[in-house]
Amino acid sequence: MASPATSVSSPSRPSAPKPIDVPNPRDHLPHHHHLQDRRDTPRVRAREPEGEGTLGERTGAMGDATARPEVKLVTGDGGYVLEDVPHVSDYLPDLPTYPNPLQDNPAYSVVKQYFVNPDDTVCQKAIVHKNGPRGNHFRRAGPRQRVYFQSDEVHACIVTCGGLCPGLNTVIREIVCGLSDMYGVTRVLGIQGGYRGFYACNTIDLTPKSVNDIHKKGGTVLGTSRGGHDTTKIVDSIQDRGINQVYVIGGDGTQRGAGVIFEEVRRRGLKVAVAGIPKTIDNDIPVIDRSFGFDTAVEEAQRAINAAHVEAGSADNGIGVVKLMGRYSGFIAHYATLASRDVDCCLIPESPFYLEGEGGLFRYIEKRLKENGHMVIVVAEGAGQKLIAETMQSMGKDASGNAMLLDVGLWLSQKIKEHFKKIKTTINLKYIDPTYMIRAIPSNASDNVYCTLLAHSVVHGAMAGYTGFTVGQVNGRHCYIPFYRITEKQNKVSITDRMWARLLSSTNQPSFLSKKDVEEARMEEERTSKLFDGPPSNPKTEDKVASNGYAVK
Ligand SMILES: Nc1ncnc2c1ncn2[C@@H]1O[C@H](COP(=O)(O)OP(=O)(O)O)[C@@H](O)[C@H]1O
Ligand SMILES: O=P(O)(O)OC[C@H]1O[C@](O)(COP(=O)(O)O)[C@@H](O)[C@@H]1O
Ligand SMILES: [Mg+2]
Repeated sequence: MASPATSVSSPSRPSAPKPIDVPNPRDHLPHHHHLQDRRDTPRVRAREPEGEGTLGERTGAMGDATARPEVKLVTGDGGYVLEDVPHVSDYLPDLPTYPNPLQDNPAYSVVKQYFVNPDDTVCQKAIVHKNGPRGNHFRRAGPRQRVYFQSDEVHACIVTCGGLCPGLNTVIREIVCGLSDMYGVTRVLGIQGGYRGFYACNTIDLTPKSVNDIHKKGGTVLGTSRGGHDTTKIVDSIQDRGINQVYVIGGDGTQRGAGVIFEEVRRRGLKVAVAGIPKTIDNDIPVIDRSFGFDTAVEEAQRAINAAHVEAGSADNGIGVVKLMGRYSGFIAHYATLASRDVDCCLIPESPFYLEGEGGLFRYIEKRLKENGHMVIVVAEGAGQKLIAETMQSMGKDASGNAMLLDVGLWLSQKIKEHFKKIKTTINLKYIDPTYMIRAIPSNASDNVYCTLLAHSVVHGAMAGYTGFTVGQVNGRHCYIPFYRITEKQNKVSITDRMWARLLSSTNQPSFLSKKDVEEARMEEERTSKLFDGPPSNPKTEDKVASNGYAVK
C-alpha cells in the first residue's frame, strides 16, 4: 500500500482539474504512413451540444468526474467516421514512448506483420451499399510498435463485477499471462469482491503460476459483487497502490462504473489506463458480435431442454417448462431453442405474450398436445413480467439497481395447470429451472479461445496507452470501443428480423403480436438502431436512464 502514486504531473490527490485538449489521434500514433497520408486529411472533432460554447470552454468542464464523456470523432471521405477512444496522451501530452518488447519475443518473431497498422479501423456496419455512407468505425485492437508503459513500470489490477459468467477465470488468466509473456509485466493485483474490493477487501497477487489452472473452474477466483461503486474511494485506492492499468471485467453496469473511474482518473491527471472487457451471459451488450460465455451457456441449456423433452415425451400430455436466464434480453432462450429443435414455444422479454383466447398460449398448448401428445416450453426469466405484475407484487431492486424479477417459470407452470384443470384435461407438467447451472460452469473450448483473444487485445490496448475503452469483437475483428458506446443501450432480440422469424418457423408457435404490435416494434427498432449503428448520439445532450436506474452517461 501507499507506494508513490503513478500520477504523472501532480501526485497530490485529488489534483486540480486539468485542461484537456481534444487531440488528433495521429499524435500518439507511431507511424507516419497513416490517416494523414490519405488524400483526404481527416477532421477530428469532438461532439458537443450546439450553443454550448467553444472547444476550449468545454474542456474546462471535463475536469469534473461527473462530466459527460466526450465523443472523439475522426471523419473521412464517403461518410467514414472513426469513433475513437481516449488515450493517456490526450491529457498528459509529453509522455515518453518505448519500443514494444514483443518485437524481441521469439514466439512472435515469425509473425509477418505483427504490429497493427495504426490506421486500421473496424467498420461497425458490415453491409453497405454502393452509394451509402461507409459509416461508423472503431480503432482496431492489437499490438502497437511503440508502447506507453515500460514493463517494470506496469502495476496492473483486475476486478470482476456483476453476475457470474463462464470464462471469467479464462479472461483473468489470459490478462495475467498476456501481460507477462508478451510484455514482461510481473506486477498484477487481483481486486477481490468486485468494485467494493478496491476499498473494502484484500487483494491478491496474480502470477502466471497462480492462475495456471483457473480456466478450468467456473465462477471467478476474484469473487464478484453488485453495488458498492464508490468512485472516490476506488480511485483513491488506485492512486495509493500505485496502480497504472485497471482491467475491469463486467457487464453494462460494470462498464458504466469503469467509465466513471476513467473520468475521475483523467480529472486527477493520472497515467492510468482504464480498460474494460465486457461480460454478460445475457449477451445484452450492444455493438459487439457476442459476449464471452454466451456460447457455453447456450450449450449447457441444451441439457435442461433435453431433460424437459425426455420427461414430457414419457408422460401423457407431458409439458416440460424450462426457465433460462435473460433479464431484459432473451438471447439465451432464443439460441438455445434454435439449437435444440425440441422446443415448441419460446417466450422472451422482447415479445409480449398472452394466455387466454384465440392466438394465446393456452390454445397453442392444447393444439400441440392434441397433435403431438407432449410439448416443451422455454421461457426467459424476464418474459411476461408485465403480465405477472398484474397479479403479484414487484420484488424491488438489487444492490446494483437491477430489477429483481418475479419467477415467470413458477407462475407460468401454475397458470397452465389451472387452465387444464378448468377444462378438465389431465396434464403432466415438469418445471426445470437450471438458472445458475448455465452460468456457474467453466467456459467451453470456443469461449476459451475467445476469452484469450479478448484478454490479449485489451492488454495491447492498455500498453499502447489507450484508456476509457472496452475491447470487443465487431464483425469478427477486435477493436477498442468507447465506454459510453456499449452502455448507452442494451442489446435486444429483434423480433422483426430474420433470426426471430427462423425461431417462429421452427417452433411453429404463435407470434402473439398484432399488426399494430409489429409496427410499433419496427419503429422502436428503427429508432434504436439509428442510435446504435449510425453516427454516435450525443451523450452530452441525451441523458438517459439505464434499466438499473443509474443515469446513462
Ligand atoms: N451507472 C453506474 N455508475 C457506476 N457504477 C455502476 C453503475 N451501474 C452499475 N454500477 C456498478 O457496476 C457493478 C456491476 O453492476 P451490475 O449491474 O450488478 O452487473 P453487470 O456489470 O454485470 O451489469 C456494481 O458494482 C454496480 O454498483
Ligand atoms: O442472482 P444474480 O446474481 O443477481 O444474477 C441474476 C441475473 O444475472 C444475469 O445472469 C446477468 O446479469 P448481469 O449481466 O447484470 O450480471 C441475469 O440473467 C440474471 O437475472
Ligand atoms: Mg447488467
